[in-house]
This record gives sequence, C-alpha cells and structure tokens, in this order.
Amino acid sequence: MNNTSSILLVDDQQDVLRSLSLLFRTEKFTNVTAISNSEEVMPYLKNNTPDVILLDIHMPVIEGSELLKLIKIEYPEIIVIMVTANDQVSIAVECTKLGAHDYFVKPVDQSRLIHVIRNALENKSLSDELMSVQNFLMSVKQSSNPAFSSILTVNEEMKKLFVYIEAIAQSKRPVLILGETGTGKELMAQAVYDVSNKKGKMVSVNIAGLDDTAFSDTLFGHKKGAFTGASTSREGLIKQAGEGAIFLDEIGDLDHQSQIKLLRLIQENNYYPLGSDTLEENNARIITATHHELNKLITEGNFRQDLFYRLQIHTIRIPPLRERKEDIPLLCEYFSIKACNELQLSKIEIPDSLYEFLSQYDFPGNVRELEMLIYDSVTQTTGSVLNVEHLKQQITLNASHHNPVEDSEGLSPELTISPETKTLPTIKEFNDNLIKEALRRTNNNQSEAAKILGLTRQALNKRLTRNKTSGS
Ligand SMILES: Nc1ncnc2c1ncn2[C@@H]1O[C@H](COP(=O)(O)OP(=O)(O)OP(=O)(O)O)[C@@H](O)[C@H]1O
Repeated sequence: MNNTSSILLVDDQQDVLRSLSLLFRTEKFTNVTAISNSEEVMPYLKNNTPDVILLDIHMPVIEGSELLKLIKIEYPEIIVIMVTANDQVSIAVECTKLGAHDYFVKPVDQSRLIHVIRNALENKSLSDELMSVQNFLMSVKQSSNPAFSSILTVNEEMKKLFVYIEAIAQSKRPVLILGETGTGKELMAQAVYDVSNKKGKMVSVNIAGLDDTAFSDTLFGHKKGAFTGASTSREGLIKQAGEGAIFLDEIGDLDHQSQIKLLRLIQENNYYPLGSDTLEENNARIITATHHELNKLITEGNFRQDLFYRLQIHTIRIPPLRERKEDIPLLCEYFSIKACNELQLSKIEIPDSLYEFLSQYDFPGNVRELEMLIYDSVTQTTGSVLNVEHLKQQITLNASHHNPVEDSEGLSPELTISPETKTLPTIKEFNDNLIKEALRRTNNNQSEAAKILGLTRQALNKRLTRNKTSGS
C-alpha cells in the first residue's frame, strides 16, 4: 500500500541522493524525487505534495531546519524526517520539537529508515481514513442504502451501525463484527460487502474447528503435490474472492499458527499458496466476526494482541436483542410471514399481548432464537392466530437450558412445569413460586432453601429482598 506513496529526498550531496534513491527503488517505492538545491524545495511543493520528505539539516543557502519550519507552516500533513551529521544531533532533536517525525544520523541505518517510513505512512493513512469516516458520520444522519434491507430494525443503535458501515465502505482495511450468537453478524458481514460494491465476490468460511493446515489450504490454496493427497492444484478463497471479500466467521477460534499467518497476510497483503514459491497478491477485504470477547482471549493468551489490533480498526458491535426489544414486533411479523410462506400457510395473526410477554425474556440466542421460536409456533398453529401457548412453553424451556440451577440468577422450572400446563406463568412468576416452595419445604430455613435451589445463601437473600421491595 505504501509503495505508491511519494517521497522527496533533499540533500546537497549527490552521492547521498544516489544511494537513497537506490534504496527506495530496491524497496519498490516507485514515486521518488531527489532535489540537491535547497532553494528549489518550496517551489517544488507548490505543484507537488509528497507524503514524506527526507531533509538534510546542513545545506548551503537554506538550512534544513529553516526549510522544516516553512514546510510545517504550509504543508503540516507532510511527514518530514531529518538527516544529520554526527555533530548536529542537538539541532535534529530541536527539529523533532518543530514537527519533524524523526531524525537519522549519517550514515543512515537503511533498514531502520524504511521501517520508520513505512510505519509513518501506515499511521498517516489510518488517521486520514479515520478523519474521512468521521466527516462522513457527521454529514450523514441515516442510511437508506438497499444493502441493509435484509436487516430489519427500528433501533437507533443499529441504524447508526448502518451509517458507520457506509462510511467505511471504500476502506481496504479489515472489519471486525462483534456480537452474541444469533445477533446477525453474518447478515451484517454481507451488508459490509454489499455496500462497498466490490467487483469480486464474498466468500465465507467458518474458522471453528479448522486446524492450521486446513486453514492455510482453505485460504491460500495449494499446488499439485504440495502434500500427500494433493493430486491437483486448488485455488484458495483469497483467489476466489478476487477484489471482493473474505468473511472469516468465529475468528476467536483461530488456531495459533493460523493467527500468525493471518497477521502476515494483513500486514503484507500477499501470501504463498501451499507448496508454491510464487508470491500472490491479496485484493480481497477481510471481514471477521466472533461472539467471543477478544480482549478476554488475549488476556488468557489465546489470541494475539497484534492481530487483534489489525482486525479491530473498523469494529461493528451488534447489540443483543434484549437491548433492542423495540425490534421484537417487527421481527416476529417478518419471521411469521417467512415461516408461513415456507410452509405454504395463509398469513397468521400475532396477538399484541405476545410482545409484552416476549419483552420480559432475555433471548440468549438473540434473533436466531426468536426466528426459531416463531417458526416452531407457526408449525403448531391450527387457526389464524399464532399458537402463543406453545411459544411461551418453548421460552420457558429455553430459559431453563440457559439458566441452569448453578446460575445464581436462574432456577430450574422443569420441577413444576409439565407439558399439559395450559397457561404458563412468566419466568419471574415461575422463579418466585419455586423460591416459595423451597422455603415451605425447609420451614423457611434460607440456608437449606438456597441449597435446594442451587443458589448461595446471599443470592437467595438478594432475590428475597428484591421481591420485597418490588412488592411481590
Ligand atoms: N435484524 C435482522 N433482521 C432479519 N433477520 C435477522 C436479523 N438479525 C438476524 N437475523 C436472522 O437471524 C439468524 C441468525 O443471524 P446470523 O447467522 O447472521 O447471526 P450470527 O450472529 O452470525 O450467529 P452466530 O454467532 O451463531 O454465527 C439468521 O437467520 C438471520 O437471517
């Protein structure tokens, strides 16, 4: 990415200019200009804006430090790196205070110079990009892009995500999508791709369960004979995606070795197919998603910090359904119509009272759970109104699976609910009844009751106090 950046070399010594020009050519920087007369620098900048200037401090007519001041006033965005003789280090240090990015003492350490320039260019391009994202976010309040039409929502946070995705549509940097299971990460990845109007296609792979060889083979492909059984060459997903996108789902489960390979791919934008010594270019955008908290994985030593840093530059965090309950009616309607179409049934009505019930539930499986609940209830509906009893029953069962007895906040309802139960209590009513029953059986001995319920005494006490204050 940086090699197309333009570099201006300014030094009165021709041999220094020659050797630096050669260095940048070797490093494949194609846009390099050399000026030996310090008086020509400011006129040159009137018509050209290099990304980096390498500026000698000691020059006849106009000193490098004087030029630096002029450049920083007129072109503050240009990265200026000073070059100095050994006896002028103190001036070089002064120059960094005046805005120079760094300084080098002659003879210049070439590999450090290239490293510093690449890093500076990377940081500049990142801050330019973030600035343009910010400008976009400030100018656009709401997105009406059809790329988001499959993501149904009336929630403001979700709508802000759409605007953000539009703002980063043309960026080549990776996108990280975070969210609990079933929140719609895959749908969002598709929207990230759709909104960018890429020429290539989007290819997806679920990382979970792939070992390093399978990951490398899937992504990079292999040459015939690369390993036992590789009887033909195989194109990897990167090649298949072309200028499109690669969606790596469940990135938190990426194998350690594969993390290093992915990091390298993102940094260098090129890769070797297995068994090949020909470097191939990656032109696809990398989109990743996970339901894991990556920070936690990093602390546990299961995810590389440097990879996380590269992946998270553009992060989309999808709120869980319990934080956007206003979406429930819309989604219920949609999933009910979808199920009816699929099952070739006529439209089924959803009673408004159901939404009140659903809004008390946490949906640990998020939108996917809601979709399955509605589908299931549609299959159990005989009339024109959704079988709400069945749905409530399913929710109670789901809640019991997600809140096992060990969970201090949850109680097992299986003890008192039978499939014949006609009108189900709400989860809160149900839990409260269970506590009452445990206290009755232990003659109000809270320690014993807590034991039966699988709670700590403090957790039970907390619940009782809460119930007292809420009057139930
Ligand atoms: N806002 C939404 N509008 C319509 N359908 C949605 C929405 N969000 C999710 N869905 C549907 O819910 C289901 C789950 O979505 P998706 O697979 O994108 O979730 P996910 O976050 O990738 O899940 P996982 O973490 O388990 O991979 C899909 O059928 C998807 O179409």
